[in-house]
Amino acid sequence: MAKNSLTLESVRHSLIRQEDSIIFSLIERAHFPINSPTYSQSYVSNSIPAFSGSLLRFVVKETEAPLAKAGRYANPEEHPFFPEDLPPSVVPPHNFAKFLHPPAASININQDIWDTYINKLLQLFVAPGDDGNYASTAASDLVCLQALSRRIHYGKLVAEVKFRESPQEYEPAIRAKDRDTLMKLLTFEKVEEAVMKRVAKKAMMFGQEVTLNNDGNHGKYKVDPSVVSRLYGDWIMPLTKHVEVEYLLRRLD
Ligand SMILES: O=C(O)C(=O)C[C@]1(C(=O)O)C=C[C@@H](O)C=C1
Repeated sequence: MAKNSLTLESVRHSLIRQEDSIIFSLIERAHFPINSPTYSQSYVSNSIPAFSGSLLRFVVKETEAPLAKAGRYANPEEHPFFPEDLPPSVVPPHNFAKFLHPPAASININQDIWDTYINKLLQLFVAPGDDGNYASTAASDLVCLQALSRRIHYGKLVAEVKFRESPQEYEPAIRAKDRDTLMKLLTFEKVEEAVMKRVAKKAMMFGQEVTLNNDGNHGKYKVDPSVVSRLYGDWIMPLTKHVEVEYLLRRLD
C-alpha cells in the first residue's frame, strides 16, 4: 500500500502480521536453553581481536555492517542496534515514501529494546541451561531483536496516522510537551486487550506439536502462550507507546 494512504486500520493490520514474525522468532529462540555465555563479556573477551563485548554484541554488530551496505537502514522502518560506524549503503537508493515527519529519524530506542530483551524477556520464555550452542543462540536472538525493533519503532507510523486523523486533538498536548495527555490520547485499552488475547492464541496455534493423529500436544507449547501475552502487555506495547509519544513530541518541530 502507498504510504500516503495509510490508515489506522492498515497500520494495525501490519502490527497483527508482525505478531507472527515475533512469535515464530520466540519459538526458534526457545529451542535453545538460556546459554548465558552468549551474553557475557568474559566469554569472548580475549579471543576476538579488537573487540570488547559479548558474543551477541559481536554477532549483531558484524551482521549490521553488510546489511547497511545493502541499504537496509535507508528504509525508515529499519533501525540498527549499533548505528555508530556503520558503512554507507552501496546500492542504488530507493525512493521510500516520505510518510513520517523528518525528526522521526532521530528516534532509535534499540538500546532500551536490547536491555529489556536480555535482562527481562529472555528468562521469561527460555529454559535455564547450557548446551554450548552460543553462536546459534546469538543468531536466534538477532532475529528476535530485529522483529521486536521493527514492531516497536512501527509506533512512529501509528502515531503519524493518529495525528493526521485528528491533529486538533494532539496539537495542544504536543505544544505543552504533555507526555501523560499524549499517552492517554493514543491509548486504546480495548485494542490492547485484543492484542494480548490474539498473541496468546497464536502462540498456541504456532507452538503446538503437530502429529498425524492429533494426540501429541497435551497442553504443552513451544513457548507459553500466557508468557507471550505478558511480553506484549508489559513490554512490547509499552515500548511501542513510548515511541509514539516520542514521535508526537517532535511532530510540530
Ligand atoms: O493500535 C493502536 O492504536 C496502537 O497504538 C498500537 C498499540 C500496540 O502497541 O499494539 C499501542 C497503543 C494502543 O493502546 C493500542 C495498541
